[in-house]
Amino acid sequence: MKEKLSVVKIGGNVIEDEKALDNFLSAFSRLEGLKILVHGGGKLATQLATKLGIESKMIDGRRITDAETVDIITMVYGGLANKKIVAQLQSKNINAIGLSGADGNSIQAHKRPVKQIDYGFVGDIDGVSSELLKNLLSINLTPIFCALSHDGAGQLLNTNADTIASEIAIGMASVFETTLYYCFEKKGVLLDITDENSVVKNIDTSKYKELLSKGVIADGMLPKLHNCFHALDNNVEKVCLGDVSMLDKNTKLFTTLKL
Ligand SMILES: Nc1ncnc2c1ncn2[C@@H]1O[C@H](COP(=O)(O)OP(=O)(O)O)[C@@H](O)[C@H]1O
Ligand SMILES: CC(=O)N[C@@H](CCC(=O)OP(=O)(O)O)C(=O)O
Repeated sequence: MKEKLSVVKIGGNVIEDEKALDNFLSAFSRLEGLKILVHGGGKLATQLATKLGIESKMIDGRRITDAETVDIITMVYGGLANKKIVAQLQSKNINAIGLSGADGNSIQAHKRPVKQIDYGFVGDIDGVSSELLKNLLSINLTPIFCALSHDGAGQLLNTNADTIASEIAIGMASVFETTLYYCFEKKGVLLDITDENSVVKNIDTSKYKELLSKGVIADGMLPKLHNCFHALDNNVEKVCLGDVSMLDKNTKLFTTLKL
């Protein structure tokens, strides 16, 4: 039987809020078994860019990443956000190790080809080094990934953190029984965005199609659920979406996705 692994992605609104981040990291540290954390920090990057007088451009939730912007996101994702999380986890007795996709060649990617839109230095993932991650986990290190991949030719690439999480989960699924958790500020996929308790508890492929056609899934939830089903289609056992209480397993109010 395969050993269990949890891959947890932490949402942008949680990272931004010091108290919420601390709560989340405490819950993450209590999570039993092998685990990997993935974080973004898109809003923090936008804030720093604004302070530096650089405009942030997003299309369909993806950042147009020119040469100036790739430097900013490297500082924010790979530096500030990643190292703060690693240090806070150390204080909670988790031996965390911060990684970008360039570290240990852990996430290989290529620059997204220009079609209608030139996204700039944005990476589409080709592979994840599951062997390296397995080795780190085996010596009791907990990998903490930021939203950076690389092209193998010296260029760092901006890659959406939801996608990094699903690709890591897919890469690890051959070795571990893998569950992917998307932890954000809502209790799960909501039927009515204004009603916190209207959580859709179970979503399979046909329910997903129904929710899409009814327009229930919108904004950031669209790419997120696309990533969820991509992971399920590629051997990830289970995907769960919810707030921090989902990690502590002291609530039944969260969304579980299965094929
Ligand atoms: N049906 C829905 N249920 C829950 N959230 C939804 C729904 N439709 C749209 N959303 C929006 O999607 C957002 C989550 O996407 P996003 O901000 O990209 O995630 P993250 O915080 O993980 O980066 C929520 O904050 C919410 O405003
Ligand atoms: C290509 C692309 O758009 N990358 C994202 C990466 C950060 C991210 O995903 O952050 P959240 O999870 O906090 O939204 C961006 O730069 O905003």
